Amino acid sequence: MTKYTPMIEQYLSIKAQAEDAFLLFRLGDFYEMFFEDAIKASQELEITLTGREGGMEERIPMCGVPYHSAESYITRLIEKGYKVAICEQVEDPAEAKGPVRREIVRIVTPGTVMDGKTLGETKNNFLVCVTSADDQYGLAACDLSTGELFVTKTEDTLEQLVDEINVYAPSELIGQPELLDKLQSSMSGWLTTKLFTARSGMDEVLFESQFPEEERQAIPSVSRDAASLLLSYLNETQKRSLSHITHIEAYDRQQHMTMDPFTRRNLELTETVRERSKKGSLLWLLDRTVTSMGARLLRRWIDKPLTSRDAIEQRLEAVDCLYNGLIVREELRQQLKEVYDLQRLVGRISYGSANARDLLALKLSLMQVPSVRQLCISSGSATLRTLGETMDDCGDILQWIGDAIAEEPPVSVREGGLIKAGFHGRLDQLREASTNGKKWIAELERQEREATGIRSLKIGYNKIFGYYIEVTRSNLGSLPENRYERKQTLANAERFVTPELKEKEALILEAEEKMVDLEYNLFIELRNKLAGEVKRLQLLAETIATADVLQSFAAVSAAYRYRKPELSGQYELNVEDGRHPVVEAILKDGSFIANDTQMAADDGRVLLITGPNMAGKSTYMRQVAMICIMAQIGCFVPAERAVVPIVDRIFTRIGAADDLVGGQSTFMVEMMDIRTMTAKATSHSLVIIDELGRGTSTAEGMAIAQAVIEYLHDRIGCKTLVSTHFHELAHLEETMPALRNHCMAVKESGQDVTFLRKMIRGAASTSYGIYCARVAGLPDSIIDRAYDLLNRFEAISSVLQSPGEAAASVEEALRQNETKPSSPLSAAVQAEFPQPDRVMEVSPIVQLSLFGEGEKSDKPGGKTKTKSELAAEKLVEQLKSADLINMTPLQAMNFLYELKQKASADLK
Ligand SMILES: Nc1ncnc2c1ncn2[C@@H]1O[C@H](COP(=O)(O)OP(=O)(O)OP(=O)(O)O)[C@@H](O)[C@H]1O
Repeated sequence: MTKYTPMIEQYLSIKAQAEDAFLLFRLGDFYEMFFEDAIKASQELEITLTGREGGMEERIPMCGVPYHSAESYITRLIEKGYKVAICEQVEDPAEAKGPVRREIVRIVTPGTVMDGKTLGETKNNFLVCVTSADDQYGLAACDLSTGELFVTKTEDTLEQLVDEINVYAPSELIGQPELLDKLQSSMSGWLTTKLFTARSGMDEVLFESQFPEEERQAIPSVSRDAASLLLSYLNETQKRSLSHITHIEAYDRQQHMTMDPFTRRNLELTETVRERSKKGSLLWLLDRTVTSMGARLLRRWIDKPLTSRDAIEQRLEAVDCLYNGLIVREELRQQLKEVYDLQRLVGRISYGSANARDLLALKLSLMQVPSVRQLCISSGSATLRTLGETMDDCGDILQWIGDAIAEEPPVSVREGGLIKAGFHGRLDQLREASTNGKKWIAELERQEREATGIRSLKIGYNKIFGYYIEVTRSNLGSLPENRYERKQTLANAERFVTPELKEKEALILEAEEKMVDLEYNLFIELRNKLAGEVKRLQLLAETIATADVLQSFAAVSAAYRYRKPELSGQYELNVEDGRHPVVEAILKDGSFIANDTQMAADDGRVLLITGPNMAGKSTYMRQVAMICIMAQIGCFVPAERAVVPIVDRIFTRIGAADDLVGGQSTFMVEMMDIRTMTAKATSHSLVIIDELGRGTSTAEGMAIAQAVIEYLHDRIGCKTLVSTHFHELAHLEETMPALRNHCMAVKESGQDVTFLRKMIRGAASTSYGIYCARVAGLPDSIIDRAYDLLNRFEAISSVLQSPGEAAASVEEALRQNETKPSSPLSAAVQAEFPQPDRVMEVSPIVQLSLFGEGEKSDKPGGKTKTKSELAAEKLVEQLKSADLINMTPLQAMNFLYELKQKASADLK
């Protein structure tokens, strides 16, 4: 029976330990992949697929990547959402009997990347683990590169869990198989998650040994499960120390404002909806951080606005001080600029991947701490003072590195040059031996030149022959006999050695080898010593990051003249001259028009906003949400004055760009969002609905819109901003005490409409949609036709309002059109329709005139009806039974057209 070769057997047994990963199998200078892995990798990486004899009849598919450039291939696979298991040779091939022993040394996954190039500097890379037990869900989120670990729990619905997962935008999600299945279907499409890994076995012992008892006991059991499962997974894949995960940061979800994934996207908090770019988002605007740690923390703060008034006030107090203290702020910025990414440096130190340059970066960073600390303490802000006082400047660590590490060490830790002179006696001796040896050689060169009279004689070195004396061919005749031993012949020269040169060479090389080994050992010793201090360094990193974000808030606030918000603790929201921070910043020229917002429990709790397209309704509504969020992350806000409540939750239902990912219809998604909204909103929530009820028939859309507004107004009492094109809903103000109509002011002149971007009380009467279509450059024929149709629809809808007043209102509508030539709408209508024609076209209820004067049917005695009378009756019958409410405007139009045709034909 044929069998695989021993090496392939070895491969297969190792592959069995990493079924779900590409196995990169080290063979000399290559990582090779075999079988299915090879076929798939050759496609994914666009590398050549070859084959290899493996003992069986058929060749085994194989492809490989060079060892030295493997990192970029691994990165590409990880970015595509794969796992990569790296299998190394773990014994010296020279000593191996049979195939060299090999082992998987690490499994790289999207959530466990440590390589700096793959990780975005200003973004955390979270691995999130979820578990469920007793109607609760546990969540643990870890950034392996920084060692941060957050845990929490959610109750009740899966939606809450999804909201919380979304805060971390994890690149990988692990969890119990059934739970993961459910999540995968409800999250697909919009999350950044590249990989879902089902796991259930957790290693309690590992968890217990990682964290102190009090820390473990302080968290609920379902969160503990999540953290424990996460740690087991990390241990299984990383196969090395996780000593930099020193602390579990447990929190209660109520400490933060809740936002569902759509709301985060719609408000463009960290990326824009369209391009998904940071530019144009709130994060982009607020980011004036100067350290990577600060940039990551800022993102987290934006993702998690606070709900504790005290905590917000603390941040605001510091921002206020830095806002007004330009000098302190600038100095702080300058000092912080010199601080490297402590968190990731610490990660690499614990991980055993930090080199001497990393330690140097740590040293340079620590050198800044005393002045940062001093600046914070003397800033005049209580928050900054506390921050400064808790800053451990880690002077001892600075000293250790300063004493040991050379000023310009190489990247590699295996080539010497890492350790300073004077740090270690034995190392100094070896260095001296090496330096003296080299001096001796230089002296020898001088003596030999003198003795032989050959000025071009030189002593050189190469790895194969060691030190040699080189003499050019033309000078060979000047060499004394028998003193030199010939070693190598070149085209133009001969190389020689002498016994004393060989002797010295042995001494020099031995010293150098020992030196490199000793330097490496000393470096590792120092790195391990530093690894024991990671907790201190992590705490320091956190305080530095906090100071950085606070200065960033102050810098942006000062640049855009934001104001400190007042957190009233009351229901009211009162903003004077509020602006949308990002739209304002993008407009640059100061042309943004500020608007007020007043929402009180009994006055303006619901704002119903009507107004033309493009008038700025969405911007206005988003602006209110932005101001609340900015206040709750502790930043100043774009307004002259803002008194804001603490909002527990923001819901938005805006736009249609994101709807289609899940294969849902736009309307269905809207309804599902509204369902969540009605189920979860409290009186402390802020609800924003843009164009409520669009996407279905007019009548139904309007009915749903009204019902939703009533529900939010009467039952929930949350602050609600609704924009709508259903101007008819304006009447709600009469029956809902806390609802107020607002609209965006517009100035008409001639054919043109100017959007004033000013919010005013009252309801708008038109949407100027066709005007916008004209501005957008649609052909004139379409625009004219649209005005034509609009005129007919409006006439019909006025009939729908009250059939009794129909004719009068149609007449009235037309008369108004005549008397308002300045309106673009009326101008177009007039141009297109001469008066009599229009009357005939747009009067659907023409029953009054359907009957010819001499043909009235009210004749007594049941006289036989004329043909006209019968036709008229039939028409009236048709009109009466028409279900106008359920017709779309177009159906109504067609119906009217048919009636007219019949009337013209039968009622001559
Ligand atoms: N207050 C403002 N000051 C200056 N420009 C503004 C203001 N508000 C909005 N704009 C500008 O007007 C554009 C349209 O605003 P927005 O999208 O909010 O209108 P809208 O009324 O919601 O329109 P639609 O009903 O078509 O969605 C924005 O892109 C912005 O550039």
